[in-house]
Amino acid sequence: MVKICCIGAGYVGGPTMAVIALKCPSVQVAVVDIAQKRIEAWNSDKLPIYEPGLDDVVKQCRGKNLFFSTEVEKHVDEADIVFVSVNTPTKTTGLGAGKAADLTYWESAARMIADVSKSSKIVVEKSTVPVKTAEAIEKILTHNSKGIKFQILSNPEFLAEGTAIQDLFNPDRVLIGGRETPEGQKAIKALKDVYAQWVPEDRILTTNLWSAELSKLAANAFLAQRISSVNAMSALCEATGANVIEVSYAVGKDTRIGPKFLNASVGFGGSCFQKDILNLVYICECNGLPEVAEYWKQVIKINDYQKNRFVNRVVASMFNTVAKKKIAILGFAFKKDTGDTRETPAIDVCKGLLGDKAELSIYDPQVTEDQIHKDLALSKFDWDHPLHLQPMSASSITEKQVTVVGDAYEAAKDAHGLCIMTEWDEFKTLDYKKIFDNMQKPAFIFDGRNVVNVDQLREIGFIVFSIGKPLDAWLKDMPAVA
Ligand SMILES: NC(=O)C1=CN([C@@H]2O[C@H](COP(=O)(O)OP(=O)(O)OC[C@H]3O[C@@H](n4cnc5c(N)ncnc54)[C@H](O)[C@@H]3O)[C@@H](O)[C@H]2O)C=CC1
Ligand SMILES: O=C(O)[C@H]1O[C@H](OP(=O)(O)OP(=O)(O)OC[C@H]2O[C@@H](n3ccc(=O)[nH]c3=O)[C@H](O)[C@@H]2O)[C@H](O)[C@@H](O)[C@@H]1O
Repeated sequence: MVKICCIGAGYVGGPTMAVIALKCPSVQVAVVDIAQKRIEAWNSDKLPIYEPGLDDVVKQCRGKNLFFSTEVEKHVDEADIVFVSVNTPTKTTGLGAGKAADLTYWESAARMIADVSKSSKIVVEKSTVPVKTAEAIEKILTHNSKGIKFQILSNPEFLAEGTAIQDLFNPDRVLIGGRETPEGQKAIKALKDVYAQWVPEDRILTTNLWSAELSKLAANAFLAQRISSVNAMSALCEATGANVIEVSYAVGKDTRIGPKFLNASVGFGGSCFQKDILNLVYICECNGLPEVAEYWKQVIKINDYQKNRFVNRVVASMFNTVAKKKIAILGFAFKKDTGDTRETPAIDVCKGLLGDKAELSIYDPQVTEDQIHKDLALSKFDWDHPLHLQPMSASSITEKQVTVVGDAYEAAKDAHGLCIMTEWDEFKTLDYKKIFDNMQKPAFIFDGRNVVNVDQLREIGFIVFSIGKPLDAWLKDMPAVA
């Protein structure tokens, strides 16, 4: 029986290994982590992450060929294939601070593998890492290995949160990079055999190590670039009276461009786009390619611009001040169908409004009160470390100015304005007449996700701002400078 161990029971390690266990009953899978609470949650009825379809997959395999454990060293030693899916945050201090990937957790996992292994293993990079990381990992493993042979593979993950199970069941492609030696090719085949149990052969791509590592960064950069492109257009739409929904539909009809990933928004969030592009920028700079670095940096700059622009719209529309005004925030997760708040644009928007002394009432169907307070208190990039290394409690400032409530109507009661930060389906079907009746007047809605029907809301009496749509006369009179 092939034994797999995955180091890192997070958003990638947990779902990916659960699906491997489900699709490969003859493979034994152990997912290990240093965060005891996370492992306890994986072994309980309330999994540590919300992901549609995940509960069902875990229930089918847990205790049979899928195990969650804190016995990291034991399971690593027993495994034939070790996936490493640990955090790869952006460095906050030292060389490359604010851009380069911090490989502390990766390096400590590699050193541990070398220390505890008593038999040869395939070590798989599942985390997103800078191109050439495999070379560094190889050095760590071979220098400490006491003669044991390790083959390094790069097998980046392309799942998106909210659709992780679907993406894993039916991936566009699985990418495996390895050394071009006979041993490297043998290792590639061993991993390919695992995926081939449910993924059609023509979707399993094999490349050299560096192509696989770079393809992951490139894919995320291309995806984020599309969003920044459409978001840049959204600003021009507002200035000219064009409608970004119509523009992106027309543009996406060109089969060379395609219709997906062209939704204008308050900005992209999530744990990876920003981190991976910053990392790409740093790699370009280190390779003497400042023009290429500058090109990709612009994707991040437009994203920051879009979030600032949104805050400025809110403040400018409400007579240039939101001090002591109640603002309802609907949605805090970085996208719908996840409870994940890492780099959610809601954090920047809330911080911007808090900076202008607003009082916020926040509702999200999947994010806990504690998480929201923590997110608003954390410094940039601090969130991307194992849970036990993150600051424990929220600052008192956010607790005074922020309340977290249990539904959208409560959030909006007596509010001056309402901001939609996440495209949760339930926000499309709220009783906006009831909300309007209970709000201060004039009542404002700022839709950061283009989910509401602008005409209907204007008929009710709201002043509405919706990203990239023709502006209300009110907003034209109150211009916002980003
Ligand atoms: N979240 C996503 O949708 C995707 C993430 N990725 C990449 O996958 C990697 C992991 O991301 P997530 O799963 O989101 O992170 P996560 O933070 O949810 O999970 C990482 C886990 O690794 C554990 N860990 C850290 N160091 C450890 C060590 N030495 N030994 C044992 N456990 C250790 C942490 O406690 C944590 O539970 C990152 O490189 C990310 O860029 C790639 C594709 C999608
Ligand atoms: O490396 C990763 O972590 C993953 O990053 C993204 O997945 P994810 O961040 O989970 O979610 P996306 O669906 O890509 O959304 C990212 C952000 O972009 C926003 N977005 C997305 C699409 C769009 O048209 N407009 C838009 O604003 C979303 O609301 C969200 O805030 C990629 O889609 C995955 O392929 C990749 O594996």
